[in-house]
Amino acid sequence: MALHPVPSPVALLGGGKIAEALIQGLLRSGLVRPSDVRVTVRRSERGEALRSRHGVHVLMDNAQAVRGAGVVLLAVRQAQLRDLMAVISPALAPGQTVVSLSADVRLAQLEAALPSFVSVIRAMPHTPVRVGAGVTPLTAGTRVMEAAKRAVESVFAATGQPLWMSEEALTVCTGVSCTGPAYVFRFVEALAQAAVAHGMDAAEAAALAKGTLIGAAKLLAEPDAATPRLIAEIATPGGITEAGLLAMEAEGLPRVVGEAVSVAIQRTRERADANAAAYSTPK
Ligand SMILES: NC(=O)C1=CN([C@@H]2O[C@H](COP(=O)(O)OP(=O)(O)OC[C@H]3O[C@@H](n4cnc5c(N)ncnc54)[C@H](O)[C@@H]3O)[C@@H](O)[C@H]2O)C=CC1
Ligand SMILES: O=C(O)[C@@H]1CCC=N1
Repeated sequence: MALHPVPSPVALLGGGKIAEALIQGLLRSGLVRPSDVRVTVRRSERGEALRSRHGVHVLMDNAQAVRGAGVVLLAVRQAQLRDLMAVISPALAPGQTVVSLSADVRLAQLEAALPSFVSVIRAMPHTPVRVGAGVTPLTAGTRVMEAAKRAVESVFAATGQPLWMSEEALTVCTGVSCTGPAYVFRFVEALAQAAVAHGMDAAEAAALAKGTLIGAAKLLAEPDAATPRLIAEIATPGGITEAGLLAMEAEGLPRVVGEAVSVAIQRTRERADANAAAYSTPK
């Protein structure tokens, strides 16, 4: 995808883990300078850490941070989101774009909580945005202007690949791509644990498992990579890889992965329902 200029400044409200990953990805892209980024924090030590690591503008006033922002990203947890939207609403101007990164507050609640003159979009990034390798699902609210879509696309193109989809599909992504890096890291740990169980030194096992994932990911990143071919290159018919793969199937790897994905999606839906009910009662 062609990279478009990212509207400046980018305001990230809530300087936590995903906000920092996005800051790193944006700066790494070269399309955004530290002076183009505003990030808000609750604790001054956290602000100092973000300022010294990335050189970005740190603020403690969310309303001030959104004034004149090219795009506003809401990066607080669900418990703080409603209050945050109430604080910034009077400071937002017509034509501004607000993107919620929350996994568990739906567009209907976001649009009801924000002024009708702003474009509201949901994004569901994951931590690979930090290295410009994120795949970020996006879903647009009911009153989103074309310019707002392009602006948000530019943010997530600078940190990887944006993908537009329905809100229901984005909910599925919470259990797949958003959580997925954690599942893959857990698999790497399990591979290392298995090596240790066979007598390997723990540090050696960790390096071996990590190197295996990185090497495999690089093969997967090659043009035209397809998993059946990549597997067939390793698994000689009747050989040792095939024996390992058969054991994985027999032990229910697809069932285990499927269960993790289903439970995560279910948790997202339950929390979104609870938030919808809470937002329907006045504060
Ligand atoms: N961590 C991840 O991989 C992903 C997280 N998300 C979503 O992003 C949001 C944030 O998640 P994390 O970064 O993981 O959580 P986090 O807890 O690391 O970050 C939230 C930050 O917001 C700050 N904060 C809270 N209220 C504030 C306020 N009024 N003003 C300024 N700062 C405030 C907190 O001090 C904290 O540093 C959540 O809604 C989560 O669902 C979405 C995709 C991936
Ligand atoms: O685990 C969580 O609840 C958050 C939302 C998606 C990723 N991290």
